[in-house]
Amino acid sequence: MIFETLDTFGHEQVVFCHNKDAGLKAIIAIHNTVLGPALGGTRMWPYKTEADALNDVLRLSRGMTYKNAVAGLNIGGGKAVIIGDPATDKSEALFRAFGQFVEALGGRYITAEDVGIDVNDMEYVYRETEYVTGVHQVHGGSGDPSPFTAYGTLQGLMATLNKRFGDEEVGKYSYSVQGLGHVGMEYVKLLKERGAKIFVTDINKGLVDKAVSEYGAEAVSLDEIYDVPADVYSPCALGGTVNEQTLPRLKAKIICGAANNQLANNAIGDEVAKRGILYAPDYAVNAGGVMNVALELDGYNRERAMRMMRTIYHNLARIYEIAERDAIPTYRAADRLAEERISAIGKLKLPLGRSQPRFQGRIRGGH
Ligand SMILES: NC(=O)C1=CN([C@@H]2O[C@H](COP(=O)(O)OP(=O)(O)OC[C@H]3O[C@@H](n4cnc5c(N)ncnc54)[C@H](O)[C@@H]3O)[C@@H](O)[C@H]2O)C=CC1
Ligand SMILES: O=C(O)CCC(=O)C(=O)O
Repeated sequence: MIFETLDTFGHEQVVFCHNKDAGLKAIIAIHNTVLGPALGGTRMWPYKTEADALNDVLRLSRGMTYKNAVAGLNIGGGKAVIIGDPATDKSEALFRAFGQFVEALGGRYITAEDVGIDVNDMEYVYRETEYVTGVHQVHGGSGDPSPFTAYGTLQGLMATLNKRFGDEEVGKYSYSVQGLGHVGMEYVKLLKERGAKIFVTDINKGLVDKAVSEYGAEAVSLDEIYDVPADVYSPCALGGTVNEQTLPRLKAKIICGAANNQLANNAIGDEVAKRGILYAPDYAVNAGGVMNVALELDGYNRERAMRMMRTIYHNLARIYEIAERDAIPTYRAADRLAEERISAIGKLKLPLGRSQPRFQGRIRGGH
């Protein structure tokens, strides 16, 4: 049954990690390493079932392969999930035990932050393995990738506004932002700086209050976010929120946000296109974070990171061109772009070492 699923998704390797004393139950999924070592963040979430955790890590890691390919990076796709509640279950032992499993993979998988994880957690992982990015600046790392993800999302948004409305004046339009975590709050800030009208929601009331008081956003309930009269729906929480129930309620002309796996399934992606809603493929839009952490492999440089963020605009424009040229929904166009690159580069004999992580500029032993 599991191998059948791996066959469908196309994974190379899935590792179940367990340490009773540390309370660790984690799954690392390496989807594809044709372009280079698999890079993708670790999510900590209180999954209801182990099957939910497995399904999430398989979908997320596959998404990383496509994200990294479209982003033009020399890296493959992977992801990890830790089963647990980030509010109550974190400990040094948990993250160090996890770090030991990452280390055991010898660089085939390189981790970073995702939902529920912050740069302090990565500090513990870094004590056990070199194969972690998004580590603190004091170690020569790039720190929290989220502000870069938010800035990259803004670049993707501008390309999408241009395609749909013929201009990219962010402040002219209204937005419904779902999720005000590390990325969502920063994205709201960027929208506000450009004068936009913003509706927000989050399960964490403190974050909603902050968005209202600091950025003048209008708070709506968790369910109302699908009904508000916003031009752009921006999912910045968990995946699957564009589905059969929510799509008929959306008034937006654009879906563009930072969340991974926004479409519940491909059929929904087809339906989005039929309704004339322009979907900005999630993994093309939210690549800012991985671009930023990937630079740690060669030696982190902020200027270079900011230049890379701006390529997201052009990646989106290219995807819209392919969608129009081939008369396909945008999510399929993005997949096509990724698959063509993986296939073309996979046929080259890359000199060994080009795609190997070198972690230049990082400082060990300074814990
Ligand atoms: N952090 C990063 O650099 C990147 C994040 N992403 C994706 O962006 C999304 C957000 O990531 P982060 O901000 O890092 O996570 P986070 O954990 O900091 O924030 C997620 C927020 O969503 C809220 N939330 C959860 N379920 C919700 C619901 N049903 N309705 C409203 N709010 C809800 C949570 O309360 C939390 O405030 C995730 O899908 C993540 O995979 C993608 C690329 C990079
Ligand atoms: O931005 C990160 O934390 C690393 C990449 C990643 O996990 C993602 O893009 O979802």
